[in-house]
Amino acid sequence: MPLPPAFSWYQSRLWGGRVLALVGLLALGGVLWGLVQAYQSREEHTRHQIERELHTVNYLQTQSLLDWREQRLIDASTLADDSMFAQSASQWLQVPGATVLTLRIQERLRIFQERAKYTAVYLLDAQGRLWLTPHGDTNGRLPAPEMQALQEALAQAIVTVVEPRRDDFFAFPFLSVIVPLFEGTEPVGAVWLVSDVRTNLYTKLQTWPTPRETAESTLFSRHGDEVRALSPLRHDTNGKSVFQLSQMPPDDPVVQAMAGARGVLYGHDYRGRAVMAMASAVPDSPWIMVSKIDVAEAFADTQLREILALSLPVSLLLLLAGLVFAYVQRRAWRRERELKTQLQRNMRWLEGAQKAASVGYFAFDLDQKQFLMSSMANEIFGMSHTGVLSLQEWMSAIPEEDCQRVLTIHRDAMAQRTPLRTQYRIQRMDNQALRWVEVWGEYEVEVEQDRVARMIGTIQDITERKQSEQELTNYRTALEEKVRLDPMTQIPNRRALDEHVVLEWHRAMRNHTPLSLLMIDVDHFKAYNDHYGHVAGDECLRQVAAAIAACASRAGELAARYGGEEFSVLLPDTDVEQAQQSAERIRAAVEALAMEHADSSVAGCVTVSIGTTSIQPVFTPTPALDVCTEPDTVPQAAQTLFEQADAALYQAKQQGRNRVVAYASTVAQAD
Ligand SMILES: Nc1nc2c(ncn2[C@@H]2O[C@H](COP(=O)(O)OP(=O)(O)OP(=O)(O)O)[C@@H](O)[C@H]2O)c(=O)[nH]1
Repeated sequence: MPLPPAFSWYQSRLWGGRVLALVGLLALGGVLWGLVQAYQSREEHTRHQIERELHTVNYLQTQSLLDWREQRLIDASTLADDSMFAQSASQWLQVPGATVLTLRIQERLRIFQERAKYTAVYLLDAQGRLWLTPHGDTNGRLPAPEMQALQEALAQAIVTVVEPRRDDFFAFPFLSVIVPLFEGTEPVGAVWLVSDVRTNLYTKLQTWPTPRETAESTLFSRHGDEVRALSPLRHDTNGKSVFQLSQMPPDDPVVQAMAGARGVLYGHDYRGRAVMAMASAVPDSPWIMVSKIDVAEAFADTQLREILALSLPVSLLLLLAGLVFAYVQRRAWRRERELKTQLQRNMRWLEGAQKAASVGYFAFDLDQKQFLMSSMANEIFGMSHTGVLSLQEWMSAIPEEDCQRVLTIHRDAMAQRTPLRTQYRIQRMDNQALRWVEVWGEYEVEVEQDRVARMIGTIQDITERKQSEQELTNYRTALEEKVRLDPMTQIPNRRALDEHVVLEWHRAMRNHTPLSLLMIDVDHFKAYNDHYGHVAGDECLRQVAAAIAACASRAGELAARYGGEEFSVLLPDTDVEQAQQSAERIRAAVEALAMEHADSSVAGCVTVSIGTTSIQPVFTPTPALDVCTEPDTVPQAAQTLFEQADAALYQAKQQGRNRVVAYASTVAQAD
């Protein structure tokens, strides 16, 4: 079956929307993939950059340290090569206390100390005993490591360095340079040059070429299981400088460096922070230079840059998504507005049509027991409040005498789930006026729970229609009465008589009762007309008719004008005797009118002759005899009544008029 055009259009739009959404998702995925790739590439690039920075810093720090050391050795070599000073020192050491020589040596030591910026300078003999400083005499002996260096220096005739260390000798960490003094080839003593490494060396290490919060370069050396930090740790507030290797985390870059690792190392430092570090050995020393920086700080800038870099495409994407969303929203909003306008217009039309037809609609909620009413339904009920009508309010609007009937109709329709079609009266709430309404309703069934949930329907004010119908009924009744009334005498006519005969014939047949008929004729009426004129003749007939009708006042009795000056009276449940009596009463009543009839051969007044008959109708299987399909057609059997009464009337005329004659057989069997 071909799809309706609207459905095809909807389907194509649906597919179009799906394809668009798929393309959008793919594009978004591509952009995200590109961003991730770019981010990873940038991160890798930054990593290499920081590694290069660490490498450079470590190299510069090491170089600076070497330069400083080299300078110390050069200075020391200058002193070692000063033979004059060596000679003076030799002489003085042989005879300590010679004042002139003392001053000269002290002056030389002082100049040397100031120029080379040593913390302390001592002249000592070949046995390691301290004798002189630039400022005066001294005593004491070289500490053990320096003593060993002195022996090496004197043995090998070279300047010897003792690496930075701590000792009770000084209150600060120091580096010692032992300068051997020779007179010729004879060792005479040495000069002990002491540098406070805090002011000379550490400052070089603490200087980081780029501004970094967490960066630090530290010199470490290993002694068995011990690792000593030769320079202070930047972030260690406890001043701790000696660590047990076995107690340090294995991924600490210092531990890795002590195990022989060199280059870029990753791990966690003594603070437990993730760091990236560069480890390298300081040439001609047991020192390991470790320069490190926190990973978080190292990549913070990168991340910031990346965020800034990402923010542009993300902002663009968000902007784009926002625009698309705004566009879709705008379309939806416009569509909604269109639909609203359409709906409002349709509602206006509906309201208008309902108003024109006086039709409102409602929904009755069985759970809430209330009606939701349209404005026209409100209007019909004359409600002051709008929208909701409770069950109680609805019931009180129905006249008490109608209420039970209306409720039963509703209940039956709901029980049988059949459409509701009913009419009932309501009393308007505003002016108490009685109005007729017609209600058409359908019961809505909730299939899952198999119960009636609500009734939806229309309500129409049909008061005017009802009034028209009533008027029509009244008119029809009046018309029908008129059709059965003789206009002149104002008593029933022949048609009414025939219908009545049919009814009473069947009733008598059912009840097994006799049925009698009187045929009445005014005597010498032609003569009356001729004598008094037709107008007087009419008036005479009217008075005779009234007199006859007055005598046939029992229930079921009917006096009718049979035609011309002839009248009939039908007497149900009346036997022949009773019929005779009734006929006599009528005859006497007419005579009692005492209307002058000058040309009558019977009496001086108007008289009537009456023929009576009485029949007991019985059922006969011959349909033609007593079955009447046409209500106004006298059954053939009933015709006998008229024939017999007519025959009796004829007899009455023959016998001299102004008399009652019964049909020869008093009880005739209809055959
Ligand atoms: N004024 C008047 N006369 C009528 C009316 N209908 C019938 N007639 C007259 O009634 C008369 C009936 O006359 P007949 O049938 O000859 O009978 P009769 O003169 O009454 O004689 P008997 O019946 O033998 O006594 C006629 O002259 C009719 O014109 C009517 O409505 N008004």
